[in-house]
Amino acid sequence: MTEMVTVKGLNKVYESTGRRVEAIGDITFAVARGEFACIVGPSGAGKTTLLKCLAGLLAPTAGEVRIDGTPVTGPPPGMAVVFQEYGRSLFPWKTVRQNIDLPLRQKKLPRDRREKLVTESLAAVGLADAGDSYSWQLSGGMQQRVAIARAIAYEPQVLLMDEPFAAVDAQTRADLEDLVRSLWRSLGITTLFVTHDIDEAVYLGERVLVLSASPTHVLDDVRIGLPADRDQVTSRSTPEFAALRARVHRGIQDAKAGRRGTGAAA
Ligand SMILES: Nc1ncnc2c1ncn2[C@@H]1O[C@H](COP(=O)(O)OP(=O)(O)OP(=O)(O)O)[C@@H](O)[C@H]1O
Repeated sequence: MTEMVTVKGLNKVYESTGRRVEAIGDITFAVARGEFACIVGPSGAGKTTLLKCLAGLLAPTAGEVRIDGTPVTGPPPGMAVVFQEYGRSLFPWKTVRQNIDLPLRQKKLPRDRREKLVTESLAAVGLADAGDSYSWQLSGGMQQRVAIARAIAYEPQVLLMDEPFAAVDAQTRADLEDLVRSLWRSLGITTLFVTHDIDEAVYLGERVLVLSASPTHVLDDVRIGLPADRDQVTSRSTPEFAALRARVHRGIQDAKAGRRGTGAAA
């Protein structure tokens, strides 16, 4: 399989007056085209910093990031990002359809193509009837569905998600997890999903990268060999799931205790 996301020797130091924080020490990994990789690590491990470097919103201090072989120097054209704060990511004065349409206009797609993509993406996230609503008229879970619809309508090569379900209730979260996995299976978009939640990472990913505490490196790289057909109740109660959860959990404990691991990378 070809590499879609390549991170080599990535280092990021934040410097401000009198303060120097080495958020990312040395990260190297690659994600194949069409792969679903989850990223976990203790709080402050540099997960958001890593995603910002991938999204071209922050320049690395050293090392490089490539998307489909091209070095990232600014926001890559084929990338969509879904953040935790859905409320702030949608424009309240625009309807749901207009919010989803906006990046498609920036892509300069013809109008009929845009309309088709907006309609299809709304149907895919189960919001076919909500297109003319405003985001403030929707529940948190529905707003996050709109953010996901906007991302997939854009037809990205790479989808980055930064703790997208952290602020929704448990039932909605389970529904959104299943939605993201089924969209990934049908669309095959290369997906990087950052989460605090070990179970969520194991349930969603084909692979889980465990980051150390900052200055960050890759502590473990776990293949999730669960069947592609996953179900919230049965998949999570299998011995395989429990073993994977335990391995990732140990990784996070090691990270919190400051152990450096093997620096495993893909
Ligand atoms: N703009 C900034 N200036 C200075 N330091 C920063 C900045 N942004 C992040 N940091 C520091 O870099 C480190 C990594 O932060 P980052 O937000 O990337 O971690 P995270 O793993 O996403 O955290 P969390 O899980 O709590 O969201 C932290 O020590 C943080 O305080």
